[in-house]
Amino acid sequence: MDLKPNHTSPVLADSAPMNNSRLGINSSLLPYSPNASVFSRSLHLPIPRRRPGILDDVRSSVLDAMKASSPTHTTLTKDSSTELTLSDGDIAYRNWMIKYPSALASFEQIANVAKGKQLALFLDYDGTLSQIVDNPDHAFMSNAMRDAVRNASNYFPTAIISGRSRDKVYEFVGLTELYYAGSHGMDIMCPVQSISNDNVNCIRSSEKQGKEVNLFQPASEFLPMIDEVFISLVETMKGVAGAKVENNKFCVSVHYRNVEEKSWKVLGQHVEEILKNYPRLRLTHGRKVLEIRPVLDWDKGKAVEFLLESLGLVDCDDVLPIYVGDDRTDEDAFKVNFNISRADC
Ligand SMILES: O=P(O)(O)OC[C@H]1O[C@H](O[C@H]2O[C@H](CO)[C@@H](O)[C@H](O)[C@H]2O)[C@H](O)[C@@H](O)[C@@H]1O
Repeated sequence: MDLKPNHTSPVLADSAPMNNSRLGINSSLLPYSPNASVFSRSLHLPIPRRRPGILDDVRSSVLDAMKASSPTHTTLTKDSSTELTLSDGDIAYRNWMIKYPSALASFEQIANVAKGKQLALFLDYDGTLSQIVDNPDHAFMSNAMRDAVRNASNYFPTAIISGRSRDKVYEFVGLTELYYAGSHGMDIMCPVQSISNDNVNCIRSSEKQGKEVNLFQPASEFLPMIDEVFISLVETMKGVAGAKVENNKFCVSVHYRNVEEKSWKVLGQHVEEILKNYPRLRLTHGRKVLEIRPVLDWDKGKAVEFLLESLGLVDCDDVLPIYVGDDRTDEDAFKVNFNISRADC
């Protein structure tokens, strides 16, 4: 695919929720990759981080999608004296692991593929750089992980692509040498080079260290709407014990990780009720979280394309983008088919 990021914002239909959380390095070049025909240039090899539930299929209702991240338990009788308890999630996880083996098992092969290539590293935050924890405000990154990311950025351009607000994820990561895309790619801070100034969604700004940067915010017109919805949700969720509403600037997260399952239905109904008044917003599903975001044809995949372009890495044959992520929204980046080639590179 030619890297021609579409910086306008066509409307799209919501995709089916998919709760296969995974950590992936894209690779068409590795064994067992089910996506070999799709990913021509980037490395893709999913590593599961969370057990996929058996309900990882198209969901027709919000409640079904919410339940998909909480599989029921099954007891299997191993023999007459021992009972082996495996949840449906365990079984699904084992099968999934067979289909998507660990990238670490193919490390040498990845290194061979990367030889002589200019790498560009894209990292998701929650569940990838940090552990999944009950309180989203406490999803801190370990110092060891921070050192590893800093080290990587010494060798190749490294960007964080998160569903969080850009400020929040920067606060967690705290490395000035990286590029950051928050709100599922709807808020990108990137170098000034290569970005055309006539793009209405791109404004010149300066980052915390005073360096000149470009800010790309394709959903800026939605800001008042998102704030309004955030306020309504905070008010409504006061009636649902354990629910937490998080403002991610261009999107809003409604967390139900700490909500009793019997209240999930009512939580989902509240969200749907509010969304009825906002046809330009849509609902997507993450890990025990409902996410409200603008109906824009923009996602983490588009953000990766945009960053590659702004880093001047789209026209070279020897560029190898690597994306590591664990969630449904990261699949949008896995799906990007980079055909980065031009004869004069
Ligand atoms: O794109 P990401 O960086 O992976 O962000 C996706 C969402 O991550 C956060 O929620 C998830 O992690 C929390 C902390 O471990 C956990 O409590 C929650 O259940 C998970 O869904 C973040 O809070 C969301 O706003 C992000 O959209």
